[in-house]
Parts: sequence; structure tokens; C-alpha cells
Amino acid sequence: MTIRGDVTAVGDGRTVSTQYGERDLVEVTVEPGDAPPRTLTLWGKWTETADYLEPGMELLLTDPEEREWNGETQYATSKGSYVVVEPDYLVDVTDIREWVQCPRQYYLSKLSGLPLKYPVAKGTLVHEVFGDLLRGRDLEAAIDDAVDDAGLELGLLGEDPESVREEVHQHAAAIEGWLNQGLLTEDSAADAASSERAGWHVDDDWRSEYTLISDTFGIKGRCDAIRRGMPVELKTGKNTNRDPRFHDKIQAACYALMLEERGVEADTGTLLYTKNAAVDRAEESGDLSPAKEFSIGPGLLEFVVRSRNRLAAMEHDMTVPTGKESNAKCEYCFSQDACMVVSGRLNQESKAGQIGSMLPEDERDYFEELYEAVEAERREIHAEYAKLWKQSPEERADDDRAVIDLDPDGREELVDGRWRLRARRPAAASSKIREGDRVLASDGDPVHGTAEMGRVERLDEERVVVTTDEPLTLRRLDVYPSELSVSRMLTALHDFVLKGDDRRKDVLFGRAEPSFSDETRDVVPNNEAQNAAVNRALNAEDFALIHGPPGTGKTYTIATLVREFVARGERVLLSAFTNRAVDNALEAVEEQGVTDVVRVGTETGVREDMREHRLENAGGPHEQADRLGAASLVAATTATCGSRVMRSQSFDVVLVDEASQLTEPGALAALNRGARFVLVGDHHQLPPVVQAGGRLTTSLFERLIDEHPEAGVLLESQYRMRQRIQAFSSTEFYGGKLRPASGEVATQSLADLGVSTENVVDGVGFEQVTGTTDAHVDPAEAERVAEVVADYRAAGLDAGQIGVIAPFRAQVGEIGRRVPEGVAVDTVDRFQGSAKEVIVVSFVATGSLDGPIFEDYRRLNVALSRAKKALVLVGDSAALSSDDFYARMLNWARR
Ligand SMILES: Nc1ncnc2c1ncn2[C@@H]1O[C@H](COP(=O)(O)OP(=O)(O)OP(=O)(O)O)[C@@H](O)[C@H]1O
Repeated sequence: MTIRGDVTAVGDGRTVSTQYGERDLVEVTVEPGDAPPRTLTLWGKWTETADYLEPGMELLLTDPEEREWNGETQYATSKGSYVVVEPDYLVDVTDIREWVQCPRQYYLSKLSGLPLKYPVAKGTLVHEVFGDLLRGRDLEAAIDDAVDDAGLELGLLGEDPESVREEVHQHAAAIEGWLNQGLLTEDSAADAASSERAGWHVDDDWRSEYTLISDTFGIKGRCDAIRRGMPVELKTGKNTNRDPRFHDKIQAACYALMLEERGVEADTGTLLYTKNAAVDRAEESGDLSPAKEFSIGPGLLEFVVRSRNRLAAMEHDMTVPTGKESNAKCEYCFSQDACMVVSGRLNQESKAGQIGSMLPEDERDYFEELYEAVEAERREIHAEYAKLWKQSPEERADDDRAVIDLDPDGREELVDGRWRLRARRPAAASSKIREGDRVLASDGDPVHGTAEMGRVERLDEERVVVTTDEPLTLRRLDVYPSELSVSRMLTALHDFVLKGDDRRKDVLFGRAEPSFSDETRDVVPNNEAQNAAVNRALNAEDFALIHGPPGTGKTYTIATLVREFVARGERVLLSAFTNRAVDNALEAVEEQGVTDVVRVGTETGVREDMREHRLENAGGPHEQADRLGAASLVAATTATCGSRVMRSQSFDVVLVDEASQLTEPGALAALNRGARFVLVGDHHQLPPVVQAGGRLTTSLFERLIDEHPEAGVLLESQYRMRQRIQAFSSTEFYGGKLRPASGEVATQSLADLGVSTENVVDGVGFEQVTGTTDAHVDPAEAERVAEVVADYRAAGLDAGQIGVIAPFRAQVGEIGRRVPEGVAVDTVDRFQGSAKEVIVVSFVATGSLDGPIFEDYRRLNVALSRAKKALVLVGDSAALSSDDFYARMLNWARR
């Protein structure tokens, strides 16, 4: 039994005499939600937890001792109990390890990310080879692949691939030696039985990289290997003591805890210090065997949970650790200087002390405000993880978060040792999961069964194909958001506030005005506003902003700018939030004749026709590093701009497309790389996508346009919509300034396409449907939309020339089933940046209108500005006209 609830009161600690002697206790009251409040008595070491427990935190108690007293049931910690603080906050095993080593180190790593250093690169390499060896791969092939994958990092670090190979060989020798030793021992029946319970087969004596998630302990992680039910962790350092290091034991103990939860008696942990095999025996003494075993007892497991609790409580309060929480030993620490500088500049309490001058108050406030906003966003991701166990599979499927009830349909091992898993879908349903996404693939129970991260190769109405590192029986896919983009936001914030250029900070903190030189050239002769924007950007000594309403040639302007900067001999970084936007901009840049291009991104992320620009084509490590360092134009997403590799690069100027969709720290990740920057966007279209709301919803673009209007230029002429279509958007969002770029654009008609306009709307029209439901879907309206689409098809339009936009995914699904293949049906978010000859907008008629259907008028602006020649709105006018904005829209559409 477990008790779980929100803490409402925490009593004072006291000591009482019991039959076992003097014992400490604290009473805590929790409200389980569906049951009356309960008082829990925490005994002994668990009283420590009460020190940082606060009302509002969630608490979980396993295996409580129950007793009746005065007609009331009382609960207390028993011998086998664990107390877990904020169990929904999934703490990563590596974070617990770091926290135990030093809480301040945990915080600093979170801020500054992993550095581009050889030991880090080597660690990744050896881990990859280890996994491959366990999967039975040939050693040479495994090393070759791993060194190839790390090529660019090795090149940037100036490492010679041959000597790296040599070194990895020595580490691999330790692994192989120990592996062989392991394989000689007989399986015991008990081990076999417990392995079966954990969900892998006994023949799999080994399992590498096992993903574990615990909804009881609030821990997630990926164990390097499991050997007969026991956790094995690989360390590329050396350790000549007989015992593993304490914080390394912690890591293995975390996995043991999660294995025990699954009924596996994991009472022994193994740490494999692979560098021991490379140590010269003549020079070093001590225990040089790489494998160190240790026994995992209840005391250690409880310590792990208490440390995790402390970390989770700190994250709950968003406080900064001081290093005193687990008695860090600063005098031996490599990070001591960095630690003292950070605490000095941000005025934080730190066990190591402070050095350096404190940052001005407004910078510290800014740092704190954004830090909290980013961490709030992280909590939203954790809340998303918690839905894995809080929602039933059916609820998750209904919520578009999972594809369930798959029928496994074979699997094959790929040449690189990974797996391709296939399954059939019994019934097609809508879901957020798309081809190319990273998902959690599982045997049906991602939390208590077997689960692995995978990439969706194919997902259609009938079939699912996923690639994973390890095989499993594929029965379910779940959305599993990554913390990477949040982590990168934090690093970007750190790089800007703590390491940023002084002039940049003066301008962005309002202590100096952005400056411009005043040379003017005729760069874009046919478009006055674009020409002004290009000149503003070329003259900017700090930054420039280009505000481009729909279809005004934002991408064209960026491409022109890139050409001009490159011609001036400057090194340019081109970035945007999504890979799609980066490749789009790059395509326009190529049309401008710029050819010296490097595209940084993963193979699957980069569009096929842009892959030729990937560094992997440049040759070996040194060639790749040289190519990156010498390219006049580098293009990458903003998240990639925050990677170890990109943080080693600097540029004269950074250009960011779709900048109004970026959070401020998201934009900083790119801007930190260059001396000047140009942001291109439109704050009247989609804002940044954030879950937690608050400070992150305002983009840097919007803030700067507001604070420094003189740094921006509005592109006024649009190349997309006929006059009648653009009118509403122009009046409502752009002060009436938007106009068609030419008479041809203004007067375009469906007749230009050679189709008959007799039975269809040519221009703007409204179709009345009667709203009956309050849900996010209206089948009757979907039917009407399908009829409108059929009319356009009958008039002679191709399916590919028609698009349908609906506010909710459920309605998208409803319409998608009713229209011919080739008609694009999607939500607004997927439509930003694209256009169609004809657009039909489904408002999902409801009897009443509680709030704007498209959440935000900016979304509607996007929906209404995708059509070139014809736009049909389908909705319930009675409901729509109850809102002033929609009422004006109706007037315009019905004119
Ligand atoms: N100065 C120009 N001369 C000729 N054609 C132009 C010019 N500027 C833009 N265009 C054309 O107008 C079209 C729209 O331009 P572009 O795709 O750059 O717009 P955008 O503002 O990025 O659009 P969106 O609002 O969808 O992001 C393109 O076909 C582009 O080639």
C-alpha cells in the first residue's frame, strides 16, 4: 500500500521513548484528494525530510504501518517504508549522483551545460562501444562507428583519431575481459526467475542501456547495463581503491531501487572503471581490476531516496543550493573557481565563498526571472511525464498523447546493432506523434513494463515502424518530451548574463541605445520597405529588427541579407526555431547564389535536399572542424546553436528567422554566438509555444520592437493575398499599412487558374452552420467543410491547391476523413509559413462562445492570411458575433 497526498501541515520534531530506546518523530498531515486527511508519523532518519517539507508539496509513503487508536487508523513509517517528496518530479539518476557529490555542482552543471572537453567526448565514445559489445557487435566496427560519430568534436578538440582509437581500445579491453569473465559463470535459478519478472528474458543474460522510470520514487534514468538483474555502471576514469566511489555507488543504487520496485532483488552493484586497464602496472599501485562490486543494503537505498527528496524539494521552491546540503568538499573540487565566480556575480550563498564583482541589480533580477520561467517550463515537461501513469492508456490515446493497442509485427536488427520494430494499428486515430518524432516505445506499459526511446520512421493509418537501441515487443508509443530545449535555454541565459559581451548587455538592458551607420545602397530596387530593412540591418552596429506581416518576403529579405553580409566578407550564422524554417531560409539563400554553406543538424532533422551541406560529408575529424570554422555561412536551429559544438563557434552576425516564435532565452542561444544580430518575425502571428505561460511567452523580438521601434522596419507589401483577403488582417493587425505588392497580386482570382468560379466563392465568403455542441469537434460542420472542398474540386482545383484549418486536432481528424487525399488539413500552428490558393477555415460551431476559438487573435491572423485567391469561413454566426473581434470578421467576410 502507498499513501500519496498534498501536505497540509508539518508538525515539530520530538523525541520519545519506545521499546527500542529513544526515537525521533515528526507528524505530517496529508490530503490524499479522494480520502479524508491523514496524519503520518515519520520516524528516525525520515524526520530529516520534514526539515524541508512544506505545505503544498506532494508526499508519498510506501508500506506504512497501520494501527487503530481510539477508533482511528494511524499511519507511520515502517521498517521497509520510503518517504518520497514531490514524486511527480522525475529526477534523473545522473542528477542525484551529482547532487550527492555536491549540490552546487549539480546546479552549476545545469546552468552551464557539458563543456566541449576531451574526457566528455571520450566518455560518450566508450559508452557507445560498451553498448555495442553487449549487443554482440564486432569491436573494430563498434570503435570505427563511435569515432566517426564523434568526428567533429574530436576535430574541434584537435584530437588525433588514431590515438583516440587506440585509447578506446584500451578501455574496451577492460570491458571485454570482464565480459568474458561474466559469461563463464552459471546462471542461478533465482537470478533467472527475477529476470523474468523484470520483463526481459533469461537468455538475455545481459541487457545494455535499460530505461527505467519510477512513479513511486520520482526517478528516471538509463542504466548502462543489467547483468542478471544487477545494475552495472561504466566509468571511463580510473579508481585504484578496492571500493567504488561513493557517488558512483549512488548511481547504481538508484537503478537497484527501481529494479527492486519491479520485484528484482538487486542487492549487488558493479562499477566498471575502464581506465584501470590502461594504467601502467609498474607505476600505479592499488587495486587495478576494473570491475568493483559492492553490496546494496537498505541504508544506502534510503539515503538515495532522501538525497533525491532534498533535490526535488529544492526544485519545488526554485531555490539555489549552497553546497552545505550534503557537505561538499570544496578544497579538492575542480569547479571551485567557477562556483565562486557564479555565486559572486549573482550574489548567491556558496560554501566555497564568493569572488568577483556582483552584477547590477537589474541583471540579477532578469536572470532570476528567466531562470524561474525556464524551470516552470521544465515542471510542465515533468507534469507531461507524470501523465504516463496518471492517465489510462485509453485516456492518453483520446488526448492524442499515445498510439495504443498495436499488434507487434516483426523486428529486425540493423547493421549498426540498433533495431527496427514493426507493428500494425488496429484503428487509425489522431495523435500528436508524427514521422521523425522521438517517442517512448513500449510493450504496452511504459512505466512498469519495458520501454525504450525510439524514432518514428513510419506512421500511417495501418502501420508503425520505429527504430530503437534495444529490441522490445512494440505495443504502444507515447509522446515523451525532451528536457533538452529547456536545458539549452538555461545555458543560453547563463552565457548571456554571466559571460556575455558588455556592449550587448548595455543595449539589451536599456543602458545604451542601439547604433547604426548611415550608408544607404539600392539593394532591393523593386521593394522600398525591403530595401530599407536590408539597409537598416547592414548598418546595424548592435541589432536590427525586420517586421514582416504574412507574405511580405521575410525569407526573401533574409536571403538577400545573407548574400550582402557574405559579400562584405562577414561570417554569418543563420538560425530559426525549427529545422523546417532553417531549411526553408537556406533554400532562399541558395537562390541568392551563396554556396559556401554548412548545415549543422542531425541526419533525420535536415531536409533531404540540404543534407549535402552537412559536415559529415567533409571528411575526417580535422577536415570537419576546419570546414565548420571556415564556412562563411552556418545554418542550424536555435537549440543546436546551444550545443557543445556550436558554443565553440563565433560569428560576425546572427540572422534569426521566425524570431517572434522564440522565447527570449531560446533566441539568446543563437545570439550569443555573434557580435551583431538581426531578428526577422511578426509578433502579430504565432507567439512562442510554451506550456507554463508567463515571461517566456513574450519573444525577444516583441520586447525589442516595443522598446526600440527605431531599430525595426515594417515590410509593407505582400506577395500572397488578393486585396479582398488581406484587408481584414491589414486593418486589425497592421494599422492598415499592409498592401499588395502589385496590381497582379491585388486582383488575382481563381479564374487565373483556368477554373470555373460559378459555384464557388472567389474572394472571401462565410458559410453558416448551426452550432450544437460544446466539444472540440463538430461532425456536421466537418461535413459542410467537406462539401465546400468538393465544390472547389468540381470547379477544377487540384487537391494540393486547397487547405483546411481547424482550431482543434479532433476536428482536424474529423475533416481529414471526409476530404480527398492531397488536401492539407491541419491546425494553425502547422500552417504558419505556408500558403494555398484556397483556404477553408472551420471554427467548430458551438452554441455559445466562451472565449476566442483560436485561443488568441494572433492565431486567427495566421489562419486568415494563408489564402491567395479564395477564403471560406465556416461557423455559427450567432456564436461568433457575441465577440467584437469575430463580429468585425463576420462583417468583412459577408460583405
Ligand atoms: N522583392 C521581391 N521581389 C520579387 N519577389 C519577391 C520579393 N520579395 C518576396 N518575393 C516573393 O514573394 C513570395 C513570398 O515571400 P516569402 O516566402 O519570403 O514571404 P514570407 O514573408 O517569408 O512569408 P510567410 O508570411 O509565409 O512567412 C515568394 O515567392 C518570394 O519569392
